[in-house]
Amino acid sequence: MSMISAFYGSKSILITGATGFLGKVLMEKLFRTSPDLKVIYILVRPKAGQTPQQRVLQILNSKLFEKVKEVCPNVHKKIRAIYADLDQNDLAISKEDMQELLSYTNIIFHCAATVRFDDHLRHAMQLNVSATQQLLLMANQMTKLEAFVHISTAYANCNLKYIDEVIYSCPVEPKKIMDSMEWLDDSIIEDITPKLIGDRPNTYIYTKALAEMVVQKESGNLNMAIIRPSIVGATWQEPFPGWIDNINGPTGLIIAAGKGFLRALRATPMAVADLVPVDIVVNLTLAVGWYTAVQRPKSTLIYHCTSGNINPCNWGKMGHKHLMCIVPTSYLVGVTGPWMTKLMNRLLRTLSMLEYFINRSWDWSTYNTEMLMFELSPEDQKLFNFDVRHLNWMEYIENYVLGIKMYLLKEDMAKIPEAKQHFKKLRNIHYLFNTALFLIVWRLLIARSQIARNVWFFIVSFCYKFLSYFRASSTLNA
Ligand SMILES: CCCCCCCCCCCCCCCC(=O)SCCNC(=O)CCNC(=O)[C@H](O)C(C)(C)COP(=O)(O)OP(=O)(O)OC[C@H]1O[C@@H](n2cnc3c(N)ncnc32)[C@H](O)[C@@H]1OP(=O)(O)O
Ligand SMILES: NC(=O)C1=CN([C@@H]2O[C@H](COP(=O)(O)OP(=O)(O)OC[C@H]3O[C@@H](n4cnc5c(N)ncnc54)[C@H](OP(=O)(O)O)[C@@H]3O)[C@@H](O)[C@H]2O)C=CC1
Repeated sequence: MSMISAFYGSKSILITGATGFLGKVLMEKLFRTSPDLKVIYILVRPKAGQTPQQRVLQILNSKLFEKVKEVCPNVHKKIRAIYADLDQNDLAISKEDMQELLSYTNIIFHCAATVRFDDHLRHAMQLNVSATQQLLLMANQMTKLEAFVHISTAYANCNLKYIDEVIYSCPVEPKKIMDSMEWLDDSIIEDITPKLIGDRPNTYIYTKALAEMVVQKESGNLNMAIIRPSIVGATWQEPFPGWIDNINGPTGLIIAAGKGFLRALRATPMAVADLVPVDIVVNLTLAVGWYTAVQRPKSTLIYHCTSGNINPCNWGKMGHKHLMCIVPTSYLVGVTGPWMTKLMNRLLRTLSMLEYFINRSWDWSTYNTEMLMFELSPEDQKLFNFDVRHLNWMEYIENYVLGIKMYLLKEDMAKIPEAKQHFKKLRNIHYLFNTALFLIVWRLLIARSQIARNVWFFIVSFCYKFLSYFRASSTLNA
């Protein structure tokens, strides 16, 4: 019997961000491997006209949960959607719900966050820092709490080249910034944001780093752990390969490349594309929850969930898989036209936000993650596999792209040959356009410059000589 499955089998678990990409896969795996668990409390806000309960039903009716329904037919009775809004100071949880959470929660997985790179600092502070603080406050009052797992990001300290599994501090204390958010108005906050975030690239990364400081300061006697994933991608294996349902990270660009809107991208081809499949992140998260509760390490352990140092893939390889050109210096979007200007402007804006991450490489230590792997029984090493050494990138990316088509774009897979044909057509138009452009420029140059004319005659006579030599030697051989 798996020790990890048995451990969660009797627990009441609280998940924030359960309606998000990572949260859904986490819930799915928990139910599939520990169908006997008591309850999963999820903090949900109403969205797009749906109540929290309706949102849960929609998630349970999705393809992702098909296997769960087989092993845990009463899954809908085991999810308790609790109305909450992490944008509110008290998280807007009712008194009764709060009482229930404080009395019964055994494990917390805190996944909720704003992952927008350009969020206003006030909002990013509220969601990523203040809500984390509030949750820690709640956790400190929970009588049955065994472990609190906080999801951070491997890029929280991307201002450093080598990143260890420790908490680094930011120059200004999170409390001071939280206090100042209460009285500064939006425009002043905007003015001081670049100074505050310093050498971190955006408010998301900055506030995730501050959240770690809050965890360090306010975790009290809790059994606490932090997980830092790099760029989280589609599932590798579980519950099936290629599952993805949002356009964050590389996914949006893969779509843009696949649809032919994006032909080239300014990236460092050899820079490491530090992707980790979401099922790997989830397996590590569950293993960490178990280890933290059972072994109770003396201090907060940080676990890097990265791939670059173990099984690296680079942006050049990824771009090649998408028939896209990763160029070090030019920044070119191939198919243009006035009717596409708006779309292109948005794409360029997105690219400018992601550029920072595709032109650099980082070195993350993974001592704690490796230590944990050895602590697992052979059965758990298989069932909760977070070893990326055996991941075949080309196969993974192929499934990722197919997954985008199937689960995100909901396209008809029977139309793949047609789509390939369309892609080929766009590529040919692109080549034709470039050739025509080259010929026009060249023609203009020849007309105006003696040097260009000399180069042209040299090339033509060289080609002629080469052809004559080739013809003569093939006649002799015959
Ligand atoms: C081919 C191989 C090479 C790939 C090479 C990729 C490198 C990829 C490195 C990632 C590195 C992460 C490293 C930190 C990893 C974490 O720790 S966290 C998770 C990552 N978080 C994210 O990825 C969030 C990034 N996204 C954002 O911050 C915002 O969407 C943006 C980029 C600032 C755009 O904001 P906005 O202009 O207000 O636009 P928004 O309303 O969000 O969307 C507008 C349009 O842009 C599109 N869009 C939004 N995001 C994207 C996107 N990522 N891509 C494309 N289109 C997008 C939407 O589809 C939308 O279209 P419509 O719905 O209007 O048709
Ligand atoms: N995706 C990635 O590449 C990486 C992600 N991470 C971290 O992993 C965690 C999960 O990310 P991911 O799943 O990708 O993100 P998503 O954007 O998919 O999910 C975010 C979750 O947070 C919830 N949330 C946001 N605002 C509120 C609010 N005001 N009240 C209640 N809930 C709210 C969302 O709920 P709702 O559905 O209502 O919007 C959603 O469930 C985050 O902490 C992120 O920093 C770390 C590294 C990489």
